[in-house]
Amino acid sequence: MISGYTGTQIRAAEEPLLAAGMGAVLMQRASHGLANAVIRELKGRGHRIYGTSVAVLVGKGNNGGDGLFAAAFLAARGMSTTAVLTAEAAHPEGLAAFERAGGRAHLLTDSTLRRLTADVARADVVIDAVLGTGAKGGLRGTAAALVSRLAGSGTSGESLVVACDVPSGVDADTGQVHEPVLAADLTVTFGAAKAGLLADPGADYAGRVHVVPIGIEENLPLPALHRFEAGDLSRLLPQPGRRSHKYSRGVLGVVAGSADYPGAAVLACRGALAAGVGMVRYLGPPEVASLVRQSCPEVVCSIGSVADTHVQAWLVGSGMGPGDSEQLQRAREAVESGLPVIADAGALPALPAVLAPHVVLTPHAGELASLLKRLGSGRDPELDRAAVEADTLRAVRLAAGLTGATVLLKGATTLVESPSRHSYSQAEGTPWLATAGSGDVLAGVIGALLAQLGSDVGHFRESGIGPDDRWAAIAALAASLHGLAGRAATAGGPLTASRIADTLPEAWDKVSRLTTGMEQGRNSHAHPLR
Ligand SMILES: NC(=O)C1=CN([C@@H]2O[C@H](COP(=O)(O)OP(=O)(O)OC[C@H]3O[C@@H](n4cnc5c(N)ncnc54)[C@H](OP(=O)(O)O)[C@@H]3O)[C@@H](O)[C@H]2O)[C@@H](O)CC1
Ligand SMILES: Nc1ncnc2c1ncn2[C@@H]1O[C@H](COP(=O)(O)OP(=O)(O)O)[C@@H](O)[C@H]1O
Ligand SMILES: [K+]
Repeated sequence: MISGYTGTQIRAAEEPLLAAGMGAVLMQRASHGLANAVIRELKGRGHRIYGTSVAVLVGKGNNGGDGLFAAAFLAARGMSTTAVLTAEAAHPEGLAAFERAGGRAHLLTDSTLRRLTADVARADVVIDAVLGTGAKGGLRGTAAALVSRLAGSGTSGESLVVACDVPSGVDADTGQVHEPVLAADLTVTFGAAKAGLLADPGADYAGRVHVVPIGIEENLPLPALHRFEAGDLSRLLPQPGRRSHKYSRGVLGVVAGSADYPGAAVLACRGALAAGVGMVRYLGPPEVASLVRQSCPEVVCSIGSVADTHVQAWLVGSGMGPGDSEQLQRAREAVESGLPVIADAGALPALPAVLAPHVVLTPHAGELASLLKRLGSGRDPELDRAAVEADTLRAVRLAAGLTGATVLLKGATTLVESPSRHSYSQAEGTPWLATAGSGDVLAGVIGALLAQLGSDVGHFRESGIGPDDRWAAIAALAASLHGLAGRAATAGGPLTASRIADTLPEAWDKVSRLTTGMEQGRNSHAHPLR
């Protein structure tokens, strides 16, 4: 499991060590870790170290100090180093160490902007050490001009761009982005992953994320965000017992599809079957049921009522519209049943405003914006799709808080939030997953896991996940599996939603073979998050 913390939490964890006079030690650990990560990355790309050029963009605070000490270390390894000071002030000890090591520092001003931008653009490695966890807003003045010009010239495509702690302009707490931001290939972050690197849009700019332990780990509070890794899936995914039968393994009721979108019902059923449910029972219009039967002979189609259908969980809403009154009525009855429910697409606007944690809502950004509008989040009437995309963590938290439901926000990074503020971020997928029907398959996978794991409170408690938070954990497991299946299903080319379901059992099999030994130890070395 990867834990994400806000910048504020990290700073609080540093506090006792700073009070004990260990600030310089922390900075040495951080900057050493940064320099080592640069060297490892260059070696991994087959580049030599000696003679390779590195330009470090330096801010006035400790983030700049980290960059200067790291550059000093790289200069000592024979790299040709240039520091661009974006403020009159710079970390004094860091600057002295950098100059002692033979590095050259230049002050960025209106008159040096053009020349220094060209110098940075030519560097093999660019380290962005302007703003870290102490930033207020984004880059300003000449620093903003330099980064805009670099981004405009496509420099980040040629140089290796490494962000120190966070890409400058990305909010470490929320992942909000203050343009311009230099998109990094690698972010080397200190003490623990910052939540803002694990949520969109910040994650767009972070590249791969490496955590460098600096000795504050013992002081960290409960994380702001969690991310399951393969080892967690292996531990938490259900396994049938020797005496299992189809009913004990979980039955999922599916209320999905319509005359307009019959395929959504098929894809949801296929997702559920691929994710190991004991049985799927389908309720819906006869023409859709007939298609489901033809496509998935495993599914039991019935014309009974929701109340008469014996299941452990419900999936409602995929492929349904506002005119599908009979199906929407079934969706409401499923929610009233008190069983766990995954409510997707067409069901979202049709359910009561106040729900419960065992109801998992699965909007994409547009649907979440509509949901928030419908809930009359009077505090924030401007919240539209773009606003959700610009501040995904806040939006998903707002929705979980207002509805009392578990909310899963789909996207390149999938966020899941329980109403008691237990949060997950999963990003195993590939952009090829952005294809029609992909969300229907995800709904099926969530439904299947709700049916199999929903009643097993102890299973989650063993992993420190409370009863009300297990729904978010189940949704996050499903998002992770869906992403892994998507990744496995594409060899770098297009993907259909059906293929995601077809590949899912393989992805499941692969993670089931892993042990939890993959998890990061408290003092382990830097590790890639994705
Ligand atoms: N604490 C420790 O010992 C350790 C900390 N570590 C490292 O320190 C980083 C945090 O350092 P930090 O607190 O000095 O803040 P930082 O992120 O460098 O920048 C803020 C500085 O810039 C200024 N400023 C603010 N906003 C601005 C803007 N928009 N545009 C321009 N300027 C702006 C602001 O000054 P002000 O404007 O408030 O006068 C302030 O001086 C952290 O990310 C990690 O890398 C590690 O080495 C481990 C040990
Ligand atoms: N750029 C992306 N990268 C990775 N996964 C993505 C991306 N865009 C969408 N996805 C995933 O694909 C699925 C799309 O779901 P959705 O928008 O509901 O599609 P549909 O309604 O067509 O089925 C979600 O699981 C989402 O997280
Ligand atoms: K930075």
